[in-house]
Amino acid sequence: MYSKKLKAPEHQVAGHSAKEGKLGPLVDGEGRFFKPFQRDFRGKNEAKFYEFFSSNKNAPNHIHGYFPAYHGTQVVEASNGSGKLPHIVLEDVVTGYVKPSIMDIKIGSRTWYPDISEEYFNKCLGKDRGTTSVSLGFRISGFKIFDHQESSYWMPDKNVVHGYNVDEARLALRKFVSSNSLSHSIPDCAFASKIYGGSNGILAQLLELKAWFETQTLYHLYSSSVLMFYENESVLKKGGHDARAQVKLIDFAHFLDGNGVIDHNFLGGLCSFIKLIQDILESSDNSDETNTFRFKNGH
Ligand SMILES: Nc1ncnc2c1ncn2[C@@H]1O[C@H](COP(=O)(O)OP(=O)(O)OP(=O)(O)O)[C@@H](O)[C@H]1O
Ligand SMILES: O=P(O)(O)O[C@@H]1[C@@H](O)[C@H](OP(=O)(O)O)[C@@H](OP(=O)(O)O)[C@@H](O)[C@H]1OP(=O)(O)O
Repeated sequence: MYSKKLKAPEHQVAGHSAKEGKLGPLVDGEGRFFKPFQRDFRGKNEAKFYEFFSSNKNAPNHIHGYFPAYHGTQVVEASNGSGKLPHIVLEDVVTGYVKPSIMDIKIGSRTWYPDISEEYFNKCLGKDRGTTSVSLGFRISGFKIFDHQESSYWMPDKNVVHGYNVDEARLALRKFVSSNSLSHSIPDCAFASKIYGGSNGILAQLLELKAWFETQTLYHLYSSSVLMFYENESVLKKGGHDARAQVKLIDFAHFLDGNGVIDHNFLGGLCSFIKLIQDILESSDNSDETNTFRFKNGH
């Protein structure tokens, strides 16, 4: 039985939040993340995914690194005062990040899947159509971006983020790697090459995941998210190499057995997300070249 005092995660950006006195995840402050079993089949299903995947020898080691480490399940006091509940115990993937910028991106043009209730189908279809899921193949579920000019966080309400259109989603991805004030209409993408680019950057990690999703037929991940984050404390330092930009996959309450077929819904959404990141990198590389050219030629 776990007795350490648990608290609401400081850096949670989407999903059910314990901060509002509701049922939500908790952390122990020492690297463990406690996700309460969600209602119906969801909690058991997510625990089953972690049980299967954590012992799956077919997935390469570097792919295992993109998933939070799984530490089993434990019964602990729920955040909403309803008593003790089973929780999935995971690695708290943002442990050690002091001032992270974090974004949760729900991957897939659709979150509904075969054999669900009419009610849940309509709920998912409504959200998919009402957000960028259908048009972009993914939707931003939530984020917090550190504003270096204001020395504060920009964390819009989830309903505002859910209302983003394609252009607003693109703008948020550009602001995620910008150093100028987030209220500025033209983000400078000054950190794009450090965070999105480079051999260990976000894009390189997404491409590794893409290569695996092009062949893996074990799981179909519905409503799962890419969680990307980096450390602002060090991003301004020369090189910014210890910004520790990371990609993790989370939220497997709605996973299905792959039945020998690739997960084309997730793969398609992931490819679309990758394309937007590549576009930002290319445009920021071009502007870097332009600025260098102007500097060298006294423009
Ligand atoms: N292992 C983890 N370590 C640190 N933070 C995490 C971890 N898993 C999730 N989070 C944080 O919690 C948020 C919600 O996670 P998750 O999507 O699993 O919860 P949820 O309530 O099922 O969400 P949804 O309502 O979208 O299904 C994420 O956006 C992220 O900020
Ligand atoms: O509360 P439920 O029934 O588990 O469904 C949640 C819920 O719809 C939640 O929306 P909100 O109540 O936090 O506004 C959804 O979050 P997003 O809209 O950010 O995706 C969850 O995805 C729902 O969970 P599920 O998809 O498992 O039904």
